[in-house]
Amino acid sequence: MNAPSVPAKTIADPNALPSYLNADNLGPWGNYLQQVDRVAPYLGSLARWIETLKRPKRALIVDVPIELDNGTVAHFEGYRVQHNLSRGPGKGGVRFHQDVTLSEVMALSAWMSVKNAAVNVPYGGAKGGIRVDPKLLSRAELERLTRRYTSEIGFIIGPNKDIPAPDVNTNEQVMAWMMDTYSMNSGSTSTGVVTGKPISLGGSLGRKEATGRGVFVVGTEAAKHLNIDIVGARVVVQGLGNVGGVAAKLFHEAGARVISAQDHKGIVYAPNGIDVPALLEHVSRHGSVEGYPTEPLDSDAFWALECEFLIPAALESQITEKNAPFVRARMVIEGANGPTTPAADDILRERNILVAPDVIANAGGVTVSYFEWVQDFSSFFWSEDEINQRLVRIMQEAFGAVWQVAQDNRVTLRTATFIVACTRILQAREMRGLYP
Ligand SMILES: NC(=O)C1=CN([C@@H]2O[C@H](COP(=O)(O)OP(=O)(O)OC[C@H]3O[C@@H](n4cnc5c(N)ncnc54)[C@H](O)[C@@H]3O)[C@@H](O)[C@H]2O)C=CC1
Ligand SMILES: O=C(O)CCC(=O)C(=O)O
Repeated sequence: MNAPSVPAKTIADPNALPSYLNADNLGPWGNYLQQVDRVAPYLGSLARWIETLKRPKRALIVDVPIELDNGTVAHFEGYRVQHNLSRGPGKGGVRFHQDVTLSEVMALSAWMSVKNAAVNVPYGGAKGGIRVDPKLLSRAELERLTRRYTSEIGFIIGPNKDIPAPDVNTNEQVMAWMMDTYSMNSGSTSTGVVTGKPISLGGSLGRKEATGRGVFVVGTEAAKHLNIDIVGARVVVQGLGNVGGVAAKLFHEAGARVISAQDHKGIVYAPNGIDVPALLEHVSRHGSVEGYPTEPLDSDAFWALECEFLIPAALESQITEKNAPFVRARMVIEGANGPTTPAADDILRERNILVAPDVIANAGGVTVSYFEWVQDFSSFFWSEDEINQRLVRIMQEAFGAVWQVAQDNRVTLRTATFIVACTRILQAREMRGLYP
């Protein structure tokens, strides 16, 4: 007997999004989808490819079991998502955090695709993470976790496939363990498999400071357009880690006044300016700003401080429709990925507060990661001056181009950056074609 024919639409609606990609998901992935929708009218004939941007190419979930120091076995959930590989191998960091989820890593990988295209480094976008609070692990447990995770994702990463790097709660040591594990599994030393490594293992001078330096460069470029003098300008920073700590230090050295800083444990406030080197020294000793002398300030008041530069450099969705109406900054420079929701973007725009978006403002890190990868391939290493000069040039040119697109189209800097980046990604997609 012949099987009854089933209309194709009931088998698979070609336009239906998989459930985990739905914009109704209000987390970072939902925010990213809204940002893509805003760019669609500016893509011309390339808009027919836009679905490419709305789903990751590949998402891997791995179980990462390790033996804890007390002899029990613990299982952690790990991810590596490659959002788009049209312009080159995947590139993006690895985050260790107790709140990491698949949809968060999907969003972070998508923002990497956009960021890499915005500064025109030859990469697609990827990101990884483990759902773990690393502060609860011993160093030996952290090493076992990193090595097992690297082995589990080993078949989709590689110097020409996908190159991880540091992100929240990961650092040079974690990158060294990843490089070593991948190298042992593949049979030869492979320095180009990760960036953000220690200098002694093929890391690049300037990489540790690069993201914060890029935030500073974008801030100073934006300030020129708004006629703001850096000397004496007030800066408010959320997050004093790799990104926020360096950005605060560079603004302080340039003569700005960092008047408040918030991290996961507390808030420091000094209306005349914080002694930033002393604060960073305190943070490196005690793990947070907690205990540093301060005038009192609560979180609502922190976001409402009058300042020239507000720099969110911690986690996603920090500026929302709840606090955006109270922000009194001249501009927001996004050090973190995804710190401002689309609803907050609209409020800030209405209130004439400039937002330099993550996908350009924090691109300094991946730019120097690119330099590191190139140096590893050629085994020829550049001076820190050369690296910083090239970084500043790329950031200034990319920001200048985005500024012009924003003026020409009367759109926000975020939509302008998406126009530049998505055009590059979809042109590559179209030129490559669909079939093997
Ligand atoms: N490390 C890098 O090269 C790059 C990082 N980013 C982004 O920058 C942001 C920060 O990353 P890193 O500085 O590398 O991380 P990190 O781990 O070095 O520092 C994170 C900082 O955020 C603070 N923080 C964490 N949870 C918080 C909370 N609930 N409230 C207030 N502060 C909190 C921590 O106390 C710490 O000061 C992330 O969004 C990351 O994706 C973006 C581009 C490159
Ligand atoms: O340096 C890199 O490869 C990626 C850094 C990163 O994760 C980011 O820009 O969000």
